[in-house]
Amino acid sequence: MARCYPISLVLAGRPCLVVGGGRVAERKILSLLACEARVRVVSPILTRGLQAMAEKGQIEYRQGEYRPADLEGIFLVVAATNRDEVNHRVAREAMERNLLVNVVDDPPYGNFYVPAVVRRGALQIAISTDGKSPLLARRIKEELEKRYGPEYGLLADLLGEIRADLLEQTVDPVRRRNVLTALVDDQVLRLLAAGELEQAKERVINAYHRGRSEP
Ligand SMILES: C[C@@]1(CC(=O)O)c2cc3[nH]c(cc4nc(cc5[nH]c(cc(n2)[C@H]1CCC(=O)O)[C@@](C)(CC(=O)O)[C@@H]5CCC(=O)O)C(CC(=O)O)=C4CCC(=O)O)c(CCC(=O)O)c3CC(=O)O
Ligand SMILES: NC(=O)C1=CN([C@@H]2O[C@H](COP(=O)(O)OP(=O)(O)OC[C@H]3O[C@@H](n4cnc5c(N)ncnc54)[C@H](O)[C@@H]3O)[C@@H](O)[C@H]2O)C=CC1
Repeated sequence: MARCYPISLVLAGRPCLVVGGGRVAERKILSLLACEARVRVVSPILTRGLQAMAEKGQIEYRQGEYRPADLEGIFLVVAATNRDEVNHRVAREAMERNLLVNVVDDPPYGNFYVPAVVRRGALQIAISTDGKSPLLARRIKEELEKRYGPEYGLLADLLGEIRADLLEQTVDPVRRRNVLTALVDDQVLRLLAAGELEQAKERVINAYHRGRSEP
């Protein structure tokens, strides 16, 4: 595949189809549900986990083999069966309809890969090797998980609130930019790395008030 263009896709409420109901399908479905996608699954059988989700109405399930009509009204597709020829067909028919499609066992057939992700609230760090080594992506993710703890999610949320406030109140773009830059200085990051969340927050809030009240 050519060099990939990374994006953060909003899936809330969007119909997404997963073809196949095995272990890999289950992992992909969990990450789709975490983004509030509307998930439909088509497969002759489901893992126990997926069965439970279907019974609770968290996912829509059609028991059976894939057929092209399954793509109707769909925004994004994951071809996750254990049969190459089925996955290839799903990819081809999805691409004919200009859909987003991920193929779990033969990446170049689809048009997107799923990266490994470190999630910290609104902050997400995605690692992709353009399909070359999922295991390397996973290893790097594990390193980053140690380096960027849950406090970064809290910081991202706090900065989001402050920024929204600033965008509403400060018209001068240069001034706005200066305040935003002052919020995330080295000291704030050092405090966070040391687990001093409260002190880091205080520093951010002080920098904000100082920046806003300066002439
Ligand atoms: C191309 C891609 C397609 C896609 O988008 O699915 C793909 C393809 C394949 N994966 C395979 C195997 C494994 N995949 C993992 C794990 C993950 N795989 C993920 C993504 C991707 N995997 C996409 C590329 C991402 C990139 O650009 O780097 C992660 C990051 C995200 C996720 O899937 O949610 C998730 C990390 C989970 C986490 O966050 O920890 C592990 C390790 C493990 O399970 O621990 C193994 C076993 C070790 C190994 O083989 O390396 C095989 C061979 C299958 C076989 O042997 O039959 C293929 C097929 C092939 O490459 O041909
Ligand atoms: N992308 C990734 O991260 C990884 C990909 N893989 C690859 O993913 C594939 C799937 O792996 P698993 O989930 O472990 O396999 P699995 O054997 O557990 O599940 C396969 C599923 O596909 C369904 N299926 C078969 N034919 C179908 C059809 N015509 N229509 C609809 N559903 C159909 C089966 O009912 C079953 O639910 C394998 O080819 C494997 O090589 C494996 C590990 C990681």
